[in-house]
Amino acid sequence: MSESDVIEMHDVTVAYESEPVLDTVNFSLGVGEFCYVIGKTGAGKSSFLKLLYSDIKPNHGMIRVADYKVSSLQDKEIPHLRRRLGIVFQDFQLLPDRNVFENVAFALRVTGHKQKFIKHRVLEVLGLVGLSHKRKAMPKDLSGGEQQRVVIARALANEPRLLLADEPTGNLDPGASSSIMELLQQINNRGMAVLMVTHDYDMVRKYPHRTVQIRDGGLHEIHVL
Ligand SMILES: Nc1ncnc2c1ncn2[C@@H]1O[C@H](COP(=O)(O)OP(=O)(O)OP(=O)(O)O)[C@@H](O)[C@H]1O
Repeated sequence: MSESDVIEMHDVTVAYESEPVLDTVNFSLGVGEFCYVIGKTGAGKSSFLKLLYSDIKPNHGMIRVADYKVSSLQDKEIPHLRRRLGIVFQDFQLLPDRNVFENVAFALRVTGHKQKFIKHRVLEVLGLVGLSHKRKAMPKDLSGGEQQRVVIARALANEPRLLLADEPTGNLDPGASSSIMELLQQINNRGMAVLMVTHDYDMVRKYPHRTVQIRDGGLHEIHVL
């Protein structure tokens, strides 16, 4: 592990009740690296991500994400950590009463940017995800794939070094899934690290990257054939 890693986990254990979900786990993710997290239902994939954005705390061990020592983070620092991450979940969580532009702008307003910068940056990230022409549309008038693109645009707005994605293609048909995966490759090629939980082995084969499997409380590097 080195300072250039964007994630560093050392001897991390998480137990909700008696049996640990993650038991003395070590992991690191390099700057700009792409890594899949796979595992059976209930294996602990979401718990693994939750540790990283400080939704849960480890029972033991050290976790660092970017410049934040997450394992000992004070509650008041959690919003600062989350603004440094891009977080993309399966259910899209767009604000239903705001249009596409405002959904993305919202992420920048809370960080106190000026209006001129916000307009420029929102149009830039909407261009990146191919949705400039939908900037005035309401979420309900978009397809699932388009909604997921807006979520990704919003996650990118603050230029995070790390994108955490929990089954970003889970609700999408194969065509829409592929276009989201293409977008994630493109974002990764620009230097952003991506940690992506997925059940979609076809996508892992089509877009091969480092893959870790959570199994029996441990993290195992595997090759999906
Ligand atoms: N808040 C909680 N309290 C108690 N047990 C929990 C809690 N959250 C998760 N668990 C348990 O921890 C285990 C791991 O859950 P987790 O959601 O991390 O798995 P997962 O691999 O993401 O599963 P899935 O693929 O079904 O989403 C499961 O047995 C789950 O029931």
